[in-house]
Amino acid sequence: MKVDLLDTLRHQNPIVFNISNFVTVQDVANGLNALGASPIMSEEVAEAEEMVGLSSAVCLNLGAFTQTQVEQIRKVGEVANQQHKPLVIDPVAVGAVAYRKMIANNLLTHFHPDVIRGNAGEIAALADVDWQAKGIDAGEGTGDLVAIAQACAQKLKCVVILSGPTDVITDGTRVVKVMNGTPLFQVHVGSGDMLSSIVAAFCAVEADYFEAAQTACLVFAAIGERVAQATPNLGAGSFSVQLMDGLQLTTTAQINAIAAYQ
Ligand SMILES: Nc1ncnc2c1ncn2[C@@H]1O[C@H](COP(=O)(O)OP(=O)(O)O)[C@@H](O)[C@H]1O
Ligand SMILES: Cc1ncsc1CCOP(=O)(O)O
Ligand SMILES: [Mg+2]
Repeated sequence: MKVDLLDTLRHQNPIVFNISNFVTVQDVANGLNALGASPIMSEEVAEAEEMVGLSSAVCLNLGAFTQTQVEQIRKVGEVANQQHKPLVIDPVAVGAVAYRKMIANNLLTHFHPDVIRGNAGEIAALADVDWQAKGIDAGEGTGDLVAIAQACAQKLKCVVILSGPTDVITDGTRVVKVMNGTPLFQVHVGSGDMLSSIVAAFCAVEADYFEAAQTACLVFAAIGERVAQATPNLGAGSFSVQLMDGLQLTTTAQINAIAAYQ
């Protein structure tokens, strides 16, 4: 695990271009900025080539799109592939809304993501595995999470992160699990979206996207865990504020001290 990539990220301050959703865009921008990357957002298809051109990685969040935005997402994904910029997809709620799954599957015929990051309900849907997703949340299922993540990675030929209490990161063959985290992530809408954009930031500084993805998961989950441990009875509001502080101030040594992965 290359935790030192966090220092590289902070030194390089890579520009990460995000198509976000209107719910969590502020969290995504501030989360990236606090960690040490440089966020930029856009809703205009006409500037797709310039936006991708000035960025070192792209994160496409499918959280709340209109048909016009789907056109922009498709264009940006295609340009990212053409310009060989790392591309991360967050398939929000594709396990709960059939229309979203149809749109996501269609988009995936137009461009190739380097990393897909979703919860169990979302990754199971993309892998065509039976699962009861609940809105934006993972929901319930009985399948083996490692097997589901591997099936998704093999089907879509990319790195897959299946996040949750334990994050599963796989390239279809190799598997790493990150056990750090805190249940407080679940009471803050936007935790997953922040993680996806942070994965893109690590892909900007590490060309091995399997390495970048697992480091991003460890850094984000460990920072959340440290924040939760620091204050007894921490609630959702204070957690989100302190998470921003943690993203800015936590050192690689502090992350290494509590890192739990295999
Ligand atoms: N119960 C939990 N315990 C510890 N960490 C969690 C828990 N649930 C989610 N996380 C962490 O929250 C972050 C967001 O993941 P997740 O909740 O799966 O995304 P989403 O918000 O898209 O559903 C990840 O870093 C994950 O490790
Ligand atoms: C509530 C909501 N509705 C559409 S997108 C969104 C945010 C999802 O954020 P996350 O997946 O990070 O919890
Ligand atoms: Mg999500």
